This record gives sequence, C-alpha cells and structure tokens, in this order.
Amino acid sequence: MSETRQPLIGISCCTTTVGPHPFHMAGEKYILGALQGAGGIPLLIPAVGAHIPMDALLEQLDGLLLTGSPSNVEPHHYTGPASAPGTQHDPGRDATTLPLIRRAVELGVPLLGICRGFQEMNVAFGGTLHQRLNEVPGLLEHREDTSQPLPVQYGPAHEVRIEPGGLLDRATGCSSAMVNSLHNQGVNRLAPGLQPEAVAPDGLIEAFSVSAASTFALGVQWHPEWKVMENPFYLSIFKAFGDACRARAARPKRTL
Ligand SMILES: N[C@@H](CCC(=O)NCCCC(=O)O)C(=O)O
Repeated sequence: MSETRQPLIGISCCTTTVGPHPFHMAGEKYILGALQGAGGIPLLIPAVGAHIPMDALLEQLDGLLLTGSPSNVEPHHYTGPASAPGTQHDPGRDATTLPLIRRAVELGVPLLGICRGFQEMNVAFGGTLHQRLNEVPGLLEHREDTSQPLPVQYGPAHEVRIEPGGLLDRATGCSSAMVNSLHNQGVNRLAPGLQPEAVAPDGLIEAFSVSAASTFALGVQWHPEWKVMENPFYLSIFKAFGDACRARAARPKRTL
C-alpha cells in the first residue's frame, strides 16, 4: 500500500515590478503557512490570467491558498463605483484568481482565502465589497497602524463570534477568538451560496464557507498565516485545510 503523498498547494501571486521587470510574488508567511501549517508543498501560481490552463493546473493541485495583498479587487468585477484615485489594483491577479476560485470549487479543490483572497471569493460568487470601511458608519477601525512594528500590526485587534456548528467551529472548536485586522475593504453584500462563519462585534462578516463545496472552502478576513505555528486558533484553520488537501492528494491522479 502506498503512503499518501504530501499535498501540492497552489498559492496565488500578486504582480509587482522589480527595477524595470514585471515579477509575480507571494509573501513568505503564506508560503510557510502552506508548508508548516497545512503540511503541503507550496506552488506559486503566477498572475497571468487566461494564459494558465486552469483545469490542467487544478487537476494537479490538492489545495488552493488565496493570499492577502495591499491591492484591491477592481470594482468593475462587482459593479461597484470606480476606486478612489491612487487605489492599488492588480488586474492580472483578478484575472487569475476570480475564475480559478469558481473552477476550484466546481472541481472539489480545497480552498482557503485570506484577506484579499476572502474578498475575491465573495466577488467571484457574485457578492459586493465595501471599498472604504473607515467611511461606513458604525464600523470599527479594521486597518492596521502602519507606524507600528509588524508584530503589533498583526497582533490581536478584535474578537470574532464563530457560528455554532459551522465549518470554522468544526475546524477550530472555538465559539469566539481574537484575530488581527489589516484591511479597509470588506463584505458588503454576501454572495449567494456563501455561509457566514464568523462575525466581528460591528456585524462585519469576517469568515464564510461555500455551501455547495464538496470539500473545505473557507474565507477569512484576518491573517491566520501570521506566525501560524505559534497561534493554536490560526493553526487549527491551516490544519483543517491541510487535512482536506491530504484527502484530495490520496485520490488517484491523472498525469498531464
Ligand atoms: N487591500 C484589501 C486587502 C487587504 C489585505 O489583504 N492585506 C494584506 C496585506 C499584506 C499581505 O500581503 O499579507 C483591503 O484593504 O481590504
């Protein structure tokens, strides 16, 4: 009997430029989250949109990790008003992740979306985003204080209440938890077919699952990848994702 192989986890990249050259990159904390938290082999997915053969890629992948990013999803993807001048966008990333998310769910590839990745999941399934949470009456401050060192920026910022009996409850065994908060966009209208899994004290949806998914498909607005091995709540999310990836890795795989 052969041992289950280590799952291959695709990680979404952002585009950037180094000197005059375009690059595709993903933050190290996401790579370590896939490697150490989920126990997978990380594979960076370049943000080249339709140039990537999506079905062939997803057939090889056992999981898909959608990273955070300073850039925002372009609002035309959710028929939102134009972004404020100076807003950072990444059309290559949008063109890659939005179709990839929909197809991953159709093909039963486990999915974990973080921050921008969580927002992408909502948009991919037809939801809308608040573009500037700080201008929405009644909401907490969800942005990080960028004048502080990183460990402070990624420190606990607010509580989330976890929906009893949901995917996140089953994954973590927690009814509430303290989470970090480093974003200024958020769920406005939740997409059809997404199930709230955690809510901030101001009512903002902070986690959801995909009701129709045949496997683990969770989005979280916070950053569980931050020092994942040191935070049992964050680690339990990556472990549950990793378990789903291992289950997929155990299936017979087609060769390309
Ligand atoms: N731009 C969006 C998403 C915020 C986000 O993902 N931040 C993470 C940045 C750091 C990193 O790459 O991990 C918003 O402002 O809501």
